[in-house]
Amino acid sequence: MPAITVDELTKRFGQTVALEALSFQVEDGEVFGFLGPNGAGKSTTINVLLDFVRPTSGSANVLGMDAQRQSREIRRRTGVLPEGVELYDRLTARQHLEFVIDSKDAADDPEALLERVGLADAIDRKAGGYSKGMAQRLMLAMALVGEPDLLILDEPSTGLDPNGAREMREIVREENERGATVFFSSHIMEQVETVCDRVGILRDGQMVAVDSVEGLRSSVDGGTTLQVTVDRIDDDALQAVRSLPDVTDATVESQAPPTVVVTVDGSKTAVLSVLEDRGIEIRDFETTEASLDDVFQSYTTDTETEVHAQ
Ligand SMILES: Nc1ncnc2c1ncn2[C@@H]1O[C@H](COP(=O)(O)OP(=O)(O)OP(=O)(O)O)[C@@H](O)[C@H]1O
Repeated sequence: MPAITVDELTKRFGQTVALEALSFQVEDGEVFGFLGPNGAGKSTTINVLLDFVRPTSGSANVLGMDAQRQSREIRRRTGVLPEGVELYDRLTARQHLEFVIDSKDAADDPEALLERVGLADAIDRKAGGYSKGMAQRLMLAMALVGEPDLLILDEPSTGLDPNGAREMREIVREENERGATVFFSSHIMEQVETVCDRVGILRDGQMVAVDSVEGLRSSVDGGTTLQVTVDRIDDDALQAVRSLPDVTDATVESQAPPTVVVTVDGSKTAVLSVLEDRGIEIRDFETTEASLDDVFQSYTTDTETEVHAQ
């Protein structure tokens, strides 16, 4: 049974269409990265899953339960790190956690939870004085209460420095190893690369791609660039490279020594063989994968909108 099933979900806020017949599934036990630019509809989707927002049409099912009719039971078995929710300034981290532990009938030790998120030192300090990163760590600890079956994390790395973001990924991995399904949103592709089994890219309320990071990379035109430094190059050899089935482009970029830049989606050795067959000496070669930014951009910007997005 999938952990999350979203079926033809549409949500309008007045004239704004936040979600448009959105459908996708998150399998039980997977780490799913929910990606999209600002305003794509990520938070709206999460809010529907937790019944904070009612859909205009369509349905969502979480842990085998209907998101609207069984929201109480869903929330009991789910750990949530919401976006933009404020802590209570006058309560300490311990008090925040005790509140969640009580409401979930859990038996966690607040100190152990704060130890995990790197906030044990601040256990008895009031949250009003916390930095953004500290607040985010406390909210993550609150999401971990009661060993939830599903973790829903909305932009979990907000406010965290690179170390904090790495620790966050580590916790996601640990929770997944314990057996939890993790669904988290981000608008930064790099953050999902190392932890996600699959990534869904949302754009204007619709899913435009769902795949592994590797799959997404290879689906983007010009997945890999091969730079070959040779002793010499001629038009005949260049044409032979261009006519290989996996090659989409080949150009000579520098002359001393000549460097051939080849955009290739399949076998790189075929490129090298074609050159060698013509008696050309290969002095060096290097491959560059499409950056994750390229992948994200190719799914979330049009040629027309690219200009505005710069
Ligand atoms: N309560 C609301 N009232 C009116 N419009 C809303 C409301 N909530 C969201 N929207 C609109 O719905 C669209 C999707 O917003 P949403 O917050 O779900 O996007 P997001 O992908 O989470 O963006 P971000 O990365 O900026 O958090 C946006 O156009 C937003 O302005």
